[in-house]
Amino acid sequence: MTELRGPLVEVGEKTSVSTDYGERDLVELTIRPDDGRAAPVTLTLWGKWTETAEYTEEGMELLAVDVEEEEFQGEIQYSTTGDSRIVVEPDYLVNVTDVRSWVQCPRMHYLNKLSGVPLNYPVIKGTIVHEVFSDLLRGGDVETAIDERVAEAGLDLGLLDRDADEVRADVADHARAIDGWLRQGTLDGGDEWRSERTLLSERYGLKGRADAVRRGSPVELKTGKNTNSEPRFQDKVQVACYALLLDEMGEPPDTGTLIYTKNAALDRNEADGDLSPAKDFSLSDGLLEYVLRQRNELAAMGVDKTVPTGYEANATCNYCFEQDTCMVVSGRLDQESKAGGIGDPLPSEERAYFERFYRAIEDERRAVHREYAKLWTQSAAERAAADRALVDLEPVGKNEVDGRWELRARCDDPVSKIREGDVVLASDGHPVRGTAEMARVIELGDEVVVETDEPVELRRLDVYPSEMGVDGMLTALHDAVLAGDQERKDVLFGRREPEFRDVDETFIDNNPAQDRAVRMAVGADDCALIHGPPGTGKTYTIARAIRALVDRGERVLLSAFTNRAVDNALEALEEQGFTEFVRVGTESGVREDMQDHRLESRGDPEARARELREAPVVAATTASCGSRVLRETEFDVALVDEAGQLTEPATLAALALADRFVLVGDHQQLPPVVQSADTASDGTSASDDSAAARSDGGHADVQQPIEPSPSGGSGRAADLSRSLFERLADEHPDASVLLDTQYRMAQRIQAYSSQEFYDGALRPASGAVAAQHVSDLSTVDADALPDPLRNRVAFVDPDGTARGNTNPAEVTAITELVERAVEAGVPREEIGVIAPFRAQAAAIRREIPAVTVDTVDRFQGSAKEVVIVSFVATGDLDSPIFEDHRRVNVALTRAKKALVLVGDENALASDERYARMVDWAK
Ligand SMILES: Nc1ncnc2c1ncn2[C@@H]1O[C@H](COP(=O)(O)OP(=O)(O)OP(=O)(O)O)[C@@H](O)[C@H]1O
Repeated sequence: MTELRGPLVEVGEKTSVSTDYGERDLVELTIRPDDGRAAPVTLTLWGKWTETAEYTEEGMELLAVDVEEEEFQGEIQYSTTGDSRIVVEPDYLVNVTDVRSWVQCPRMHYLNKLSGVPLNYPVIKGTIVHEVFSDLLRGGDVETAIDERVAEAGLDLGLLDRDADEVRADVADHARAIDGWLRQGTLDGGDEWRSERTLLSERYGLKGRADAVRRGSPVELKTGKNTNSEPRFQDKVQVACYALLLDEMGEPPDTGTLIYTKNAALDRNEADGDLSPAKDFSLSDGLLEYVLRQRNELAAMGVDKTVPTGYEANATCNYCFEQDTCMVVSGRLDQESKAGGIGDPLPSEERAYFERFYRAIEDERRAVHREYAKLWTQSAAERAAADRALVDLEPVGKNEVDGRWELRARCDDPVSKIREGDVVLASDGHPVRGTAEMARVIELGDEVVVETDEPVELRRLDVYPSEMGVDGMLTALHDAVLAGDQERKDVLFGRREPEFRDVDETFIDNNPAQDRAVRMAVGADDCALIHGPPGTGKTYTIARAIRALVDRGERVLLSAFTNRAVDNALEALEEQGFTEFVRVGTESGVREDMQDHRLESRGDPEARARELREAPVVAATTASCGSRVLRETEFDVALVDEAGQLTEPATLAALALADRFVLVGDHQQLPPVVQSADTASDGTSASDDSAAARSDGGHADVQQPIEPSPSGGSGRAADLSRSLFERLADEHPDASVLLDTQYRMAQRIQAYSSQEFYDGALRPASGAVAAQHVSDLSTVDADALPDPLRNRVAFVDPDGTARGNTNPAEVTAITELVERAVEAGVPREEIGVIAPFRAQAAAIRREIPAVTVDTVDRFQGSAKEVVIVSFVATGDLDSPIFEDHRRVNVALTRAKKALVLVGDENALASDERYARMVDWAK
């Protein structure tokens, strides 16, 4: 038996032939094995596997496991047998829950993707019961587990107007039954239970989290009732997927179990049927192959396919939670659906918009999936080199704390994208082939500490990609376009010019542009755009605008791409004496000084919900705006900072929650991070530093960084690369105000940026700002300063040669310059070095400890007294920093008093824009 893997070259038609076993279907495929390197061969699919031909096409990747090889007329041919399995696009990891919903109702699968998980009681109760189940499996006490888990859900329950006592009683019915069975051994298995297991399959392209595994067999908990002796079909499908996942780990189970907890609460005298809660069923090959084929269809399904209507499956709409959403989507998109439709069809421009972004977002999803595949296609060393893993950890201890495990390991080189608070994969050496657990990073340093549900030998940590970002964009698209109010969308769709009421009040008396910005924010009937170049007081203006809005009785949502920007704006509010805000975010995402304002989800439901509903200002990242909690809240105005870095759908997540909006940003600085558009092919570029880097450590609720795809910039990706801020600023210049006075840079430093990016409009706030010089720093001995620092801007050409992503001569020149600057009295913490590649940044960092050395993405939003930029490139300008001029704008505007450019003059002079830069700097 053989395994074949490679791209499909041709997909034949289904035919039937008479065989010894009767009439049988077959399809011939042509595939290039050995990942496309070998000559094409024919693979004949027999029986049910012929379905594969219905959804596959040329170019798709196919894996055929255990196929038979035979020689036919001098040619080697392959065919499926009873043991074979076919996997379409194996690198695309399909979620187990998606296979389940696809089988249950294809339309529900589509809706779930589109509209996110809404806040409703059955879902929340189900989550609580599952958590209690896990606690019990880990040996917890039932009453404590119920109290704890209900308390944790306080905010959700409060928003649903539920009373904690009632919920406890409700959950207790389920939980006590589970506890009873566990004690009596009804669910026998003794100590061989494992709760919540994250499973990834490289072979079958599946991922999921099993509720429990008992003696190697998957167990799934359902909070509903089922009085038939057999489990429900879709539930079996889900369990069968987990079985495939376990199969790959060398533990092929033959039975699956479903536990219907509600059965325990039914009265024997009144209910008919089989009231036993736990139902075992046999995992036949036929079932496993069926679920694999469903999985294949999902993996192959392009987004251009028509939207499922619900008639395809024998779905029953009556009890479906998704019925309302289903009808709204049908009505708005003018689709057929079994449940019927609500609302008028969207105007054509909105529909075109919806479809364009839907596809662009699905392309992003594909890019995330390519990142999952790297967990096994890249070696440990490659993952480490791309900063996506910490490898060669030395386990030093583990403790059980409250039913969870704290694992510790020694780590020689804790440098990677992984940050404290992140959820990562912890493994005993390989994240897929070894034993792996989801882990939260508690501490990163020479010793790494993580927390997991189950213990694992801690030898490696991997960045775990997340689809949360794409899911969030789809939800926002749904909320804003399909569910959103018509009038609110007029400006978004160019049907009306934004309108403003007159506001006769002076808010900021020393800066007319800022004052005008606040007046526009306050007077906007629809939207206002505040364009703030570097150091022009965006944050200050935002705080002032929020206060002015609150004074007028408006409820404000403050949002931004990164946690850092959200917390900075709150800090500015505090400085201006305003503290009536609530911060929504994870504990690790929110900065220390804002923790007191953080909305706890734990606690009394009514109190928690009131805090959120009544706060005049609520602050959260745009990623959190798509959470089910914030989607339950409403605002008069959404004010969004860093709007130039947000994709249009990501911006919509905040706008969908409010009547009006104010966007603040600068489209001449870093654009949105779009994975599917990125053309750079090496994982060490600056551009792939992206989302996590910019979110400043608090990106537990922001999508994880992923590597650029090789697909090249597509038109769809281009839609995402342009922020809504930029689009509206172009379409409605009258709704936009430019903050033109900067408080950061010496005049000499701002000159180039002002000319190149802001039509020369930028001016220093005062003579003191304009004339500042390094020698103004009290610790500096002016006579001891190295030459380049005597001027405010200097250019140094160390005559180096780029070697890959580093330039050793630039490393040496910069090291020397920094050392001499420090000797002359410049504090190390006031020096910043910016490099286009992580490799160059790492090389410099090794030479000059205690100085911030980073890529442009990590520097956006911060400033230093002295900044040195290393350009690396020699010969040509093939480097990510030059792919987008805006990256250079960010690099050149971080310095306050002195800016030194270190690069190859000839290479830079090959591009007009950089030739002007060199002329200016010299
Ligand atoms: N109208 C003003 N009067 C006095 N100081 C101001 C004014 N506006 C801004 N500043 C000061 O200028 C500095 C920069 O302002 P702020 O931090 O708001 O800039 P920013 O535009 O948010 O910066 P970035 O480019 O980093 O986003 C701060 O120290 C702030 O207090």
